[in-house]
This record gives sequence, C-alpha cells and structure tokens, in this order.
Amino acid sequence: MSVYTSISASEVQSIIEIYQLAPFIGYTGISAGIENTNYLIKTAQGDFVLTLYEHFNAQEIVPYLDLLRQLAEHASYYPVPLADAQYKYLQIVAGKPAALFKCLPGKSVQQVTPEQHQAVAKALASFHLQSSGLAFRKRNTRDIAWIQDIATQISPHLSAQDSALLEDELGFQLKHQTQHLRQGIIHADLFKDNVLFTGLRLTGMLDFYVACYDCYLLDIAITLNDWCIDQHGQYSHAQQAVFLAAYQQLRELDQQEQKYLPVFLRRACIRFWLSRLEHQLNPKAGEMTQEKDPERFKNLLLQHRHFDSLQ
Ligand SMILES: Nc1ncnc2c1ncn2[C@@H]1O[C@H](COP(=O)(O)OP(=O)(O)O)[C@@H](O)[C@H]1O
Ligand SMILES: N[C@@H](CCOP(=O)(O)O)C(=O)O
Repeated sequence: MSVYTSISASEVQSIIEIYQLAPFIGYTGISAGIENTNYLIKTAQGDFVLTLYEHFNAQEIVPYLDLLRQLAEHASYYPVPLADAQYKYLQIVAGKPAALFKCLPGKSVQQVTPEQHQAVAKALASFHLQSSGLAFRKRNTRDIAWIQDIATQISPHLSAQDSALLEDELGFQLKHQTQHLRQGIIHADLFKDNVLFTGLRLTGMLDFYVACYDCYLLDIAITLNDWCIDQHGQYSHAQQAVFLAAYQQLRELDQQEQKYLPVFLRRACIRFWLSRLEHQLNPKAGEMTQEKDPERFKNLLLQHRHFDSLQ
C-alpha cells in the first residue's frame, strides 16, 4: 500500500498543531508500501510522513519507535520519529496508533549501479554492527516454523508442481540447522523500495516493522535476492560479489556464514513466495492498495536451486 485508513484534513490539522508545524500546506496518501498507511504532509516547515499502524497496537509499536530513535544517533538516513511538546512519539489518529517522521530525501531505484550496490551493502553491514549494542529483542515471526505452517495452509491452493517444489524445498531447509550462525538485530525486509537514494548517496533506509532478532545471514540473503535481480527476475552472481565485497569491508562473513549463504538465499525465497501468496489469497481492503507478484520468488528459488545443483 497503501492507504487503508483515510484521514480528514481536520485530523491532519490536529497533528500539525500537536507538533507545532503550522502552517499546513497539504497532504496526500502514499501509494508505496504494503503494511501501513502513510501520508505525505507538507508544511511551511518542511515535509513529513505520517504513518498509521494497521497491524500493531500502541504497546506493540513502541519497541520499533525506540529502535528508530536509537538508530538515528548513528546515521541521518534512518527515519527518526518526531517527539511532540510532551516528548511523546506516538499519537492516535483515526483510531490507529500513529507516528510522524521527517520526510527523508531521495527516491528508490530500480536499475541499480555498482556504487548503489556498494552503498546498500555498507548500510546493511553498519546496521548490523550498530544494532548489536541496542536493546531490541523481537523474535522473527516469519521464521522456519511460520514457513512450515503457512506452507500447509497454502499448498492446497497451488498447482501440483508448485506444491511439490515447496515440499521439496522445505525438506531441504529442515535438514539444515542454522541456529549456530551469528545473530543480531536484522532489518528483514531491505528491498529496493525500502531504500532511498539521491544520486549515488543513500539517503533513506525505511520500514523497520519486521525487524527482529535472527541470523545476519538471513538479512544478507533477503537483501541480495531483491537487489541482484534484473527486470526479468534474473539473478546476477556478479552483482552478488560486488555487494558481498562491500559488506565485508565493514563486517566479514565467517566460514560458516559463507557456507550457508546458498541455503539462506533459498530460505528467503520461500519466505517471500509464501507471504506474497498469502497476501494474494487474503487481499486487504483499502483506498489504494498494492499487490506483489509471488511468482518472482518461485522463479528465483528455481534459479538458486539450479545454481546449487551445478556446484
Ligand atoms: N521517513 C520517510 N521519508 C520519506 N518517505 C517515506 C518515509 N517513510 C515512508 N516513506 C514512503 O512511504 C512508503 C511506504 O513506507 P513503508 O514504511 O515501506 O510502509 P509499509 O510498512 O506499508 O510497507 C515508502 O516506500 C516511502 O515511499
Ligand atoms: N517487501 C515485501 C513486503 C513485506 O512483506 P511482509 O510479508 O513482511 O508483509 C515483499 O516485497 O513481498
């Protein structure tokens, strides 16, 4: 998405007053994103993004806002929630928990240059290093147990061929124990649409709402799977090499992480294949909504499996 919850001009006006940002110029729904409702609010004091949380209650969202506040001390590209005059970060807007962020400059990219691959790899490595000192202990709700559970629900809706592929891949994943790999706070959704660039400079790292405690390698695999494909979904090992070399300038992968990368590239594919299928089966109503293609991740899984079979 998306705009699931519509807000009125008077609701925006109240927010402007709470944050003392008057005069207000205008507001518009943001179509990008799929989980929350986002509005761009223009004021004479600059542009802001109002996020209404669709799936969290006020208590659940606090740890994410705390994480963002802590990260903001490390780099300007993290979205920092604004505090009101009472030092509150969280408001209730149209019955939903909401927070206001400074609008970060830049745009997400589709055609990625080597410099941009390097920039995102370094930002991810920095995040892994910086977050190791931060207090945030959410478990990964999209872990292998979730994959198994959702695969059981979705399998009956798949073709016999896709269902067999899913079952075979699950069998492969379950054979690989991965708890011994290095863990910390991971972003878990660092797709191209969650990163902003102004030219070659990375200016925004967005959407930390599935951040969790899990293997760093999973974060690397999720990011590679979106950043190293072309417009036809063809994975590039040359781009992967550029990304990993830049990442390792800041945080070196140990031997076990190098060994398990192919397993995690495949695991990250079924995680998003299934979540996209789930969104397709249970579409959410909204004023503007977006759907993402599950086939992209099935096809990428097939590419990774084929590549592994050649090794
Ligand atoms: N602080 C921000 N600065 C600039 N743009 C933002 C900011 N926060 C969100 N956006 C815009 O809103 C879109 C959706 O935000 P995101 O957090 O990814 O939502 P969702 O959780 O719904 O996927 C982003 O792709 C970006 O275009
Ligand atoms: N980036 C994801 C969207 C977020 O996935 P979710 O399962 O955490 O809602 C995608 O492109 O599928």
